[in-house]
This record gives sequence, structure tokens and C-alpha cells, in this order.
Amino acid sequence: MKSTGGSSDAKRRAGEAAAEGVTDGMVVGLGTGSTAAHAIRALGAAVDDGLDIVGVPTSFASRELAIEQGIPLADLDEVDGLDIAIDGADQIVLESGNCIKGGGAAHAREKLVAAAAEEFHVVVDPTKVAEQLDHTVAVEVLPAARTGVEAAVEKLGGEPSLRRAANKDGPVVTDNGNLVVDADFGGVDDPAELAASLSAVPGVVEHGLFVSYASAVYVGSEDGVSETTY
Ligand SMILES: O=C[C@H](O)[C@H](O)[C@H](O)COP(=O)(O)O
Repeated sequence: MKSTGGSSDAKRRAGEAAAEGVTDGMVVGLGTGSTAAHAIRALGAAVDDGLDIVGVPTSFASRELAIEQGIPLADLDEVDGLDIAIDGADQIVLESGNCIKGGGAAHAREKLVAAAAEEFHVVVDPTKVAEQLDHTVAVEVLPAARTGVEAAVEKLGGEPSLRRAANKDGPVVTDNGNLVVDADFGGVDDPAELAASLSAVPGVVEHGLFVSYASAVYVGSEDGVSETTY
């Protein structure tokens, strides 16, 4: 999985700490990204040791890793809710637990899985922690809606930019066959209001603002992990 900077030891500590909260019989959302990957690996090791869980992956990449780790899997529509989802974030405010996700363009399925879970546990390294959300907001859009969504983002005070692929000419295409517009709003004063405004734009499939989703945040560091609960 792609890495986004930050110490991999810190990410590993956060991921492993969150995985420790998973117990027999749980249905577990498996997040996407380099930090969530550590949780998936830790869960894979626990499954090897007899832990009985079912994982619900949030992306092609997390599914691939979970299969490699031998974690039994189900699709979201095959389970009757989830006990917990463990996932990373691009930026998080600890006071509220509000965060921005979608650096790997997986935020639409990640939000579906988080919404279906009783607990949403976010795993990050200290570089992700901020006083105010000011990271670009990933907006997954239907391809035909791109220009309309870009205009709507500008009306909301943001600067839109189509996410382009690194190893292909042209745009990033999500696991759902859509495009991603990264919207720079600078500092977000009211994340709930912006989230609602973005959700109301025709053609927006999902955006990366996760407002009031987190029930716990694990911040790994060089020498330990701190946990904040909500
Ligand atoms: O779309 C990707 C996800 O929202 C990731 O969870 C997020 O980008 C954080 O990834 P990482 O742990 O690699 O920084």
C-alpha cells in the first residue's frame, strides 16, 4: 500500500494497538492506507493464532492484503452490521475526532463501512494531528459530473483540482469507476456544514470529511500510543 510520510514505527504502533481491541466473533471493517495496513497485518497474525473474525475490506488494496493475511472476508451487504472498523486518516482534530480521509481515493467505501460499524477507530501517526482541518478534501464524483462539481466547489469557496494518476496519463479512477476532485478550502471552520454542502451537490458520490464518526483515535509515536475516545 502507498505510504504517505510519517514514521512507519508510529503507524505500526497505532495499527497494532487498534487491532488489540478486536475479539472473537467480531465483524471488522478493514481500512485502507499504510497505517490501516498495519492493523490488517496484526489481525492476520491474530487469525493465525486462532482469532475468529470476519473482515469487511474497504478497497481493492485492503481486500488484497487481507486475503494475503488469511483473514476470512465478507462484503458489506453480506453482514448484519459491523462491530468495529479500523482505518487511517489524512488529518484529524483530536478534540472532536473529525477527520479528512481519501488520500488513497478509498473514502466512499470507507465511509459506508464506518457508518455500518458500532465503533470507528482511527489510527494515525503524529503528523496527521492538527488543531483545525485544512487538508484538501477528496470528493469522489461521477465522471459526467466533474465540471459541475468543480463549479460547486468554487461556489463553496474551494479550489478544485482533478486528481491525476501517477503511473498513467489521465485521472485517478476509483474502485467504483469514478473520478476524484481534490478541493482545497483552506481552514475548515465548520466541518459539519461543509460536509452537508458537499453531499448536496449533484454528482458527488462521497467526500472525505468524516464528521462525528470516530469513537476512538490511536496516535502512534516513536515510544508508544495515545488513545482518545469519544
Ligand atoms: O483513501 C484512503 C484512506 O482514507 C486512508 O485511510 C488515508 O489516506 C490515510 O492513509 P495513510 O495511513 O497511508 O496515511
